[in-house]
Amino acid sequence: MLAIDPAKKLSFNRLISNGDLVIVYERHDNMKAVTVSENSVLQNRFGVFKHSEWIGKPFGSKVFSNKGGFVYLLAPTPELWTLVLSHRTQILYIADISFVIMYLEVVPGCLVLESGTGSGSLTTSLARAVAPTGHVHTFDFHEQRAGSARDDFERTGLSSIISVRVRDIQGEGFPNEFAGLADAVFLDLPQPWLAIPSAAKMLKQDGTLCSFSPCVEQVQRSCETLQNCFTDIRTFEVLLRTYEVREGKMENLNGDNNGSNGSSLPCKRRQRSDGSYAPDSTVSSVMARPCGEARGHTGFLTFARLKCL
Ligand SMILES: C[S@@+](CC[C@H](N)C(=O)[O-])C[C@H]1O[C@@H](n2cnc3c(N)ncnc32)[C@H](O)[C@@H]1O
Repeated sequence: MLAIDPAKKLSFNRLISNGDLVIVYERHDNMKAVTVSENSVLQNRFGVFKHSEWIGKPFGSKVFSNKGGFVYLLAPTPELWTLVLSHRTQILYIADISFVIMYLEVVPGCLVLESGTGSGSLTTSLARAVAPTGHVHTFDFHEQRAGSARDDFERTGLSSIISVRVRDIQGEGFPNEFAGLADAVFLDLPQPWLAIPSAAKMLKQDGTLCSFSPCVEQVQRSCETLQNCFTDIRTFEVLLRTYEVREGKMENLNGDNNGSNGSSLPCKRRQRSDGSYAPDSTVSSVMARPCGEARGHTGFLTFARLKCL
């Protein structure tokens, strides 16, 4: 891969270069991460795409295959990366991630501690939130997972903002070098209550902690431990409902030709002899309806603020 200045690599207001990571977008549920390499091609059901034709184009470009098919080349933002990364563990998704960043008050310049790293889904968003002057130190006791996460952060251009270390945070706690320095701590561990006393030592006065747990029994145990050093303890479950937006045919009950009278209520309908109303025609309309396979429960997010002395 070409060496690119990390600050430049984080900006997507530039043209695609050889060695860049791009998200090849077919549709919202069909994307993949590809590293641009000038002698390579991408082959999919739309034909063959030459990477050499991508170089020099802005992120967001529509590019064509030998058969006239097309895909979009999007920038590898944390939002898209979360959708394409390889799952080595359970991961946090966009709804939980956005809530975490907001409630932990993570802003540019913050120092954030995280454990475990897992697949680095949350880490990527934490890094973008603290950039360009902050830092995320993330810890996982699984050496191989930590190594793969490090490789991913290199690919996404975030390695200068994220440090990955192998450490048993439940057993050893966070390293003492961070005592009193962290703005925020995030825990996604099976027994978070074991790491909470150490997290408290790491936080600055007024620092914030969040612990993600799939089961409410874990939440209760964590909350008991949090009460020793934390205040403002609150647990949330973020439930997301996704709507599918698509064009479809609808009966026009309005008596007009464009199917719209400026209100959602039909008017001027033609009545049949049996008293029912006849549709005048069908019209094309954009409809939004709840997706069948919406993701429900992911986990509970418990937030707390370090008690001031
Ligand atoms: C569910 S994953 C974290 C996923 C991550 N939040 C993400 O969004 O990709 C939990 C991680 O915690 C790590 N882990 C479990 N126990 C640990 C411990 N005692 N110390 C450090 N890491 C631990 C596991 O190896 C695993 O990678």
